[in-house]
Amino acid sequence: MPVIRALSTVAKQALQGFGCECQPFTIAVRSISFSPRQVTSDASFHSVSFSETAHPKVLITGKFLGQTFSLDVVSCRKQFGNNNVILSDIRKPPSHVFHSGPFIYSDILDYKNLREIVVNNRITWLIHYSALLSAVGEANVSLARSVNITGLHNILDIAAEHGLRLFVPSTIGAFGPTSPRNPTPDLCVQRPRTIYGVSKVHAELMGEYYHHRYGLDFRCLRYPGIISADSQPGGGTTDYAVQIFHDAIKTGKFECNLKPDTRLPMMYIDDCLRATLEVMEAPAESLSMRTYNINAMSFTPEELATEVQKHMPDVQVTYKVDHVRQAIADSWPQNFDDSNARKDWGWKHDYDLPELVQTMLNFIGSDSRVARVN
Ligand SMILES: NC(=O)c1ccc[n+]([C@@H]2O[C@H](COP(=O)([O-])OP(=O)(O)OC[C@H]3O[C@@H](n4cnc5c(N)ncnc54)[C@H](O)[C@@H]3O)[C@@H](O)[C@H]2O)c1
Ligand SMILES: C[C@@H](O)[C@H](N)C(=O)O
Repeated sequence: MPVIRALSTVAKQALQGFGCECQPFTIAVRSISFSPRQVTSDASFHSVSFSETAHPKVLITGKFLGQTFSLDVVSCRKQFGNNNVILSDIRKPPSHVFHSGPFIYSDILDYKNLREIVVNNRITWLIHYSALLSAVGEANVSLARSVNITGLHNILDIAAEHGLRLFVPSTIGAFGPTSPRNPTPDLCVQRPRTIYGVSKVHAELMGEYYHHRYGLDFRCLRYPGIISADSQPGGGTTDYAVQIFHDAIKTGKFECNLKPDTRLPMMYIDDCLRATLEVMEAPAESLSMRTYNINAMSFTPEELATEVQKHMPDVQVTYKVDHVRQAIADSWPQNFDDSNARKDWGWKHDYDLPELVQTMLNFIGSDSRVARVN
């Protein structure tokens, strides 16, 4: 008897044996052949995951913008229970993250360890943030390929094997110079010119393949450049839009590494993380796609500087172009078309450029005043 039919038979007998009335949350198992590493001696239990509990048990890989104590985590923990959201990374968490709830070391390249974490903690949702961003990826292509592609394969296999709901973020960087730029629709040519972009297109395609082939509940949003107040940028092309706030408050001067007229889609962190939670909670039948663009605003360094100077007129902004980042930015979308996300699951952003600048200056300004006092 083919393995998979055996597994589903065992599953049915097991459930009848327990007289379990509840509808188990099982993997939508199709006639498939699992790759060898997914079928282990106790495989019969893998196809019968625990019945849907009242709330998901969430594992988040890789801090997000240093914002792991962000809306995403705070609202997840409020909604699902503090101990039901586990953060993981290969780097030590800041103390406020460490003391806010469960944190565990996890290297996504260590398949066995990742699998143990998922099983030992009965994880049902996986939010996979670990990755190398665009500029840092170009500086270390082999590490980016390993983390962003091999690491992703581990995540996909474990999610499919254990019937997890999986979120993987993609990016404006998943498009390239031959993609329409203004606006960029969900479905169009994607030939990115960075290892980061290539790895994110791979993530989109592999996630959708696992969804159609193995029934994996894969969900993906293409994030614009994300701007958050309490973190240092992670080595991306849009980092300038975070750095300007820190430098304006700290020194009153900012040297921008992109040309003044470089237009890119951007989003405030709270909008981004709310979108992530909303798409994760959307009923599957509302999703006509599994990978969506989400948009909030698009601006140039010049427009951002002008908005900052409305609050801090003395801030001096100069330009010293980083040609690697400039070439990447020139190949990316200028505006995102996110009409499918707005139609399918009601996406809408809250922060435009004036609200973003006001919020960022208030947050960083109050932080630096606190720092000066201390
Ligand atoms: N920041 C943005 O503007 C933006 C935009 C679009 C998409 N995204 C996506 O969001 C995610 C997080 O981005 P970010 O800005 O927080 O990046 P970041 O570089 O700040 O964080 C990435 C995290 O991954 C971790 N990591 C690296 N190698 C790892 C490994 N082997 N195992 C486990 N963790 C590992 C790092 O320690 C780091 O904490 C990424 O997938 C990125 O593609 C970010
Ligand atoms: C845009 C996003 O993916 C990231 N901030 C980068 O620039 O690489």
